[in-house]
Amino acid sequence: MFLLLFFVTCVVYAFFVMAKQRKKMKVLEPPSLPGKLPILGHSYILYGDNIHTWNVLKWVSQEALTKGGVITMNIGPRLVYAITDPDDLYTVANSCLLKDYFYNFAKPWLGNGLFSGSGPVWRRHRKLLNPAFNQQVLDGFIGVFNDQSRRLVGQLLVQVGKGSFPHLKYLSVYTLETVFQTVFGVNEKYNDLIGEYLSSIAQMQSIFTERFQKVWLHPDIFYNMSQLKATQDKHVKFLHRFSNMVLENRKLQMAKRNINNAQTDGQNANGGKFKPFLDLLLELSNNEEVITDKEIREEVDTFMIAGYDTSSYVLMYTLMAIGTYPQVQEKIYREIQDVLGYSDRDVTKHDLHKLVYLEAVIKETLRLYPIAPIVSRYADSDVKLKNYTVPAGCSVFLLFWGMHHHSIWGPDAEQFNPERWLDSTTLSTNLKLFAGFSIGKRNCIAKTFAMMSMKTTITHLLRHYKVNADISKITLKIDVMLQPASGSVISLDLRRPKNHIGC
Ligand code: HEM
Repeated sequence: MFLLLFFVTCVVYAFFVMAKQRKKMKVLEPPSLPGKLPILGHSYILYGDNIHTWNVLKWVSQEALTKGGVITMNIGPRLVYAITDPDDLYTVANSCLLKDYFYNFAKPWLGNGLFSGSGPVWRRHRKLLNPAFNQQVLDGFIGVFNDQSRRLVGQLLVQVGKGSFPHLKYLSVYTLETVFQTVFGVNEKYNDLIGEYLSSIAQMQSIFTERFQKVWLHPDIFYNMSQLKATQDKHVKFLHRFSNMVLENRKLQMAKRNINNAQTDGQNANGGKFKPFLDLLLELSNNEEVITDKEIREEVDTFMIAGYDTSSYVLMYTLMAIGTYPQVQEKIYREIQDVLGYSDRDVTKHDLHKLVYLEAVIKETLRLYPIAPIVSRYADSDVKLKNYTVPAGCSVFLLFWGMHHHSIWGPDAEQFNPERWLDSTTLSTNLKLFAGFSIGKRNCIAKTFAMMSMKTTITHLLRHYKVNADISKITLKIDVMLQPASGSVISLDLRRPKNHIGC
């Protein structure tokens, strides 16, 4: 009975949506992805494990690349435009500001936070939050980045000379603590809950990916009856309890400081002051009442997930790339010596500007290993591309991995070549083709924050350690983000005597 009901609902829904979309399609249609079936379209290709999802994504990207940069596919009744053409991607990224319906899967947890929110709420929040990421605020975080990097160097000491080890677990804790301090102004107090917190975030990512793969779970009506939803509810409850606790504690601290007429700023280990991002939000809610407690909680949840996993994966891939190419590693080391000398002093904002080769290496890693190889938008009105028009009501897949392999990158597009970011003749084209932090108006709000923090960390690490790795051994999967399925290990040798390392 359930299956029959499901089947009838799908057929009727498919019929209506397809009829509506066909009516709107212009005469010139992009080529369709091969393998389309009646009713199901291409939904069946999504079914499989997370490694399969990654392979499908690469295949769809390659199809789009070889067929002129735009193809269509059908996920059940939905018509999806899948794009790798850089100009068309740019057009879509700036004209379609609504996230696609897949992002609704995250709403029970993240609500209308910046990542999953759309429309006027997103616009208002982005405007409110942009100042929290201006250069002056970010410069205040450098002390935290330095302290945290030193801690990481100290923690990794036990692995020196012991052969390969999975470095992600060190990087995850490091980035989580960094986000906790800079974004929420909190530190060790939650240590007993961190394990459960990280595990719940990982479970939530797996749940979203599984729902995406199983197209019959896309409609809420069926999903709400599933075991997966019950598991999701359990994790969402814990995650909300946790973020509410962070929020309430920070409010209490602010209130106490206000009573004592003290500064509300956070303090890093060297006594340097910085203003955690959450404080800015709480001040806005107190002074101007422009953001509600619920909205702040949604942004707290959003910044946790958007901030911590992303940076740890990018650091993980970058260290592996550095370890794979010894000449690249030596060039970064020489640059660090040129800018900071042999000393172990803190990295300053002026140093960060000068570490151009290191930045090129991070960008090149993100080009080949973009943690968001695809993002998805909803066209709420017709969008004119170079050769086609995306009709209103369609989904659009922005295939960033595909764009990063476009032939405009040149004959060495498949190679790891950080030098391409230093070549002034190709730099402006490269920047236009680079979507490591997404592109257009909904790009990453914290891209400068992330770059500053990662450059500081790698500088500290490479001053003390030589990294060895083989990135060709890594296998990948999609679990919301591009993640390693296996083979993500490095080994470390000391560059400097042990007693030069302070924890
Ligand atoms: C290396 C680290 C990072 C990378 C590669 C990265 C990448 C991205 C990408 C690709 C998007 C677009 C997602 C989409 O449209 O589906 C995005 C959005 C976003 N990122 Fe990042 N991110 C990083 C670090 C961070 C950090 C540290 C934070 C916060 C502290 C952050 C906060 C956000 C937010 C709030 C959005 C949503 C922006 C909007 O739609 O207005 N990200 N990021």
